[in-house]
Amino acid sequence: MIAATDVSVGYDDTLVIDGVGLQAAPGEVVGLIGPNGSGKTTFLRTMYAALRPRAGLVTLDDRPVAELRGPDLARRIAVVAQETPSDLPVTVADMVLLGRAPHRRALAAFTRDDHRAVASALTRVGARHLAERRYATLSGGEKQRVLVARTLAQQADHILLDEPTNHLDIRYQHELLRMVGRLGVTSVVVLHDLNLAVRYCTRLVLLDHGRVVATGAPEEVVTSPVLSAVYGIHVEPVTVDGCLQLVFSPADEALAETDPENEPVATAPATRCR
Ligand SMILES: Nc1ncnc2c1ncn2[C@@H]1O[C@H](COP(=O)(O)OP(=O)(O)OP(=O)(O)O)[C@@H](O)[C@H]1O
Repeated sequence: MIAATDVSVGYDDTLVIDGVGLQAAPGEVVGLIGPNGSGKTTFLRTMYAALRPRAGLVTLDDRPVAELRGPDLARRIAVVAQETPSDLPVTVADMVLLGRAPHRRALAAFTRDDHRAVASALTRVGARHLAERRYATLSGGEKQRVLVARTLAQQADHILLDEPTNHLDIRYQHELLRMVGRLGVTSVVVLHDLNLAVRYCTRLVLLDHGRVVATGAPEEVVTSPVLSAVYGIHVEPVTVDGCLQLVFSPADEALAETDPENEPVATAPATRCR
């Protein structure tokens, strides 16, 4: 279980996260959602001890994450961060092999088991055929799948993912989140796509301006009044084949108020909907 309690985080003299709490029980997939700049990445980075909170505490099975160092932390928490550019001349297989580092003794060579774990992880994300390619030459979506494979090879029991579906085509967006749910590990995942969040997360935490504005089961969080207030967009929840889906439509009045130059173009239809 990973838990954050009353966490506040800031940059310089600006507080960006203000008293936020989140708990992910074993096997849960908790979705962290919220508008641009609401603090999702900052909060996630604090959960894996990349940032130090100004107040509050993050614990892993009741032990402060700040006390865990290097391999000890990496054996417990794997991270898929937002894409960081890498021009290193490494192959995809080498990139995924890095995920095995916490499992090996200092200076020891990688074992056959390590290479098997790499092959298995690449297969699970549909990227086995890329193993010998140079990582730097992959497309954005291919890179994203490789970074997820590295996380799987790491075999940590907690996974924190920051917009992992970025760059992925629609099939892999669904496959990745379904896979995360089936891993049986404890996950916290930052998502912008609320339909994916509703479908694949067991619970959601909605941030706005660094504070939690709603938390609970997806259907309790993504209500029309809450999403209208936070995102300034109209939303209609519908049920399709037993799954909650959100249908969005722009709140034109809100746009006009905030951007007086946002006039509709007379010659082009603004929407294909009637
Ligand atoms: N290193 C930094 N130094 C100063 N301010 C920062 C830094 N990183 C983020 N911020 C600011 O903190 C706030 C929250 O940013 P953060 O990236 O956590 O939001 P987010 O919800 O993940 O946004 P997005 O959905 O756009 O990715 C923003 O106002 C951002 O400009």
